[in-house]
Amino acid sequence: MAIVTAENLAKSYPVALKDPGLAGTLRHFLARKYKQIEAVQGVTFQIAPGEIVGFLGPNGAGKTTTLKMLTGLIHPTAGRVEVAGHVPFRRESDFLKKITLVMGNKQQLIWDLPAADSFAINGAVYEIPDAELKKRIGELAEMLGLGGKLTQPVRKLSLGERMKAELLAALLHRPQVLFLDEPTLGLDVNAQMAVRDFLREYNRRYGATILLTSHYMADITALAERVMLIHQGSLIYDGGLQGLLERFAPYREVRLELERPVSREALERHGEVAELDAHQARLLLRREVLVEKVAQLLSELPVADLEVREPPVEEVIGRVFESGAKVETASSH
Ligand SMILES: Nc1ncnc2c1ncn2[C@@H]1O[C@H](COP(=O)(O)OP(=O)(O)OP(=O)(O)O)[C@@H](O)[C@H]1O
Repeated sequence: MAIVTAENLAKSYPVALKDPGLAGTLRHFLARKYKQIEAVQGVTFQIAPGEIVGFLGPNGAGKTTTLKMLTGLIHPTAGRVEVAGHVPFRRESDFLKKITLVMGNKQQLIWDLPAADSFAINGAVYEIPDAELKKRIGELAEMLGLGGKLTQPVRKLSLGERMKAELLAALLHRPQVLFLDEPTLGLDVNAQMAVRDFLREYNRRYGATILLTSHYMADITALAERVMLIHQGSLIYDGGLQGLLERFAPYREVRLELERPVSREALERHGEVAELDAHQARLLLRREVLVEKVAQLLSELPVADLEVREPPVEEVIGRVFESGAKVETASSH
């Protein structure tokens, strides 16, 4: 049974069109003209309880719009959406108790008050008994390594501490489904790792379902086994990270250490040269010829060492989005 279902979910925004100049402005007031921006164009997916899914796409692809429809902040133009047994747009209180939305670029904590005061407000909003609230704050603060920071005004916290406190506030009502939009935005590498570890542990401990977007590929590879790629409002891939590599990167990267320099032409006979200097080279070889080509490289070139790797996933995804290729909707999940 899915906990999140989206079926042909679509959203278009009307955007006002205005001719340039004063006359255009006047005309615009008299007879407004609009065009529709198709931000999300018929997206279909399901997420099972307890899954962690990475939601990836370039700027403007439709990620935030999708998350807003899943959390009921905006009404879909078409399609069906159901989350934890509710129609999100109705924003029923039972629904709001089951979900949370964290946006890395928005904050809910009150700037001049200690985070603990904001937690008390959340406790009242979600009707959490005092003793239970205290217990949950203690538990989450420990998981996040936030002890001692909660009585200082939020404005005195570092960015990483603030994000952790935001997460704590967003999870006090113990939601089953977490929608996280760039939860590590702007954080340094250590803070990113701490947030990641926390989310993994939270998922494990409470069986929570997590859908997250991030520009940091490391967040996705560390947390999500499944990724959904959205491009220009359409899902172009939904499946495992491994499957993504197989589908979009039908090649392997071969790193060579060379006993002496070889010419680029000598290497190009075997595959695409990604990098070459006096004692090292990086070649891209199609998977189906890999074994045969590696044997040739070893026999024909002064190879001191050779290593075969999968291409880095961020490079593969970067290529997919750059090429803008229309890929058939995947259903490998
Ligand atoms: N309120 C709005 N009115 C008009 N157009 C909008 C509105 N919100 C988003 N859009 C447009 O819809 C498209 C999708 O935007 P969305 O914010 O969902 O993308 P995104 O994938 O979250 O991008 P980013 O990674 O930059 O946050 C964009 O073309 C954007 O300009």
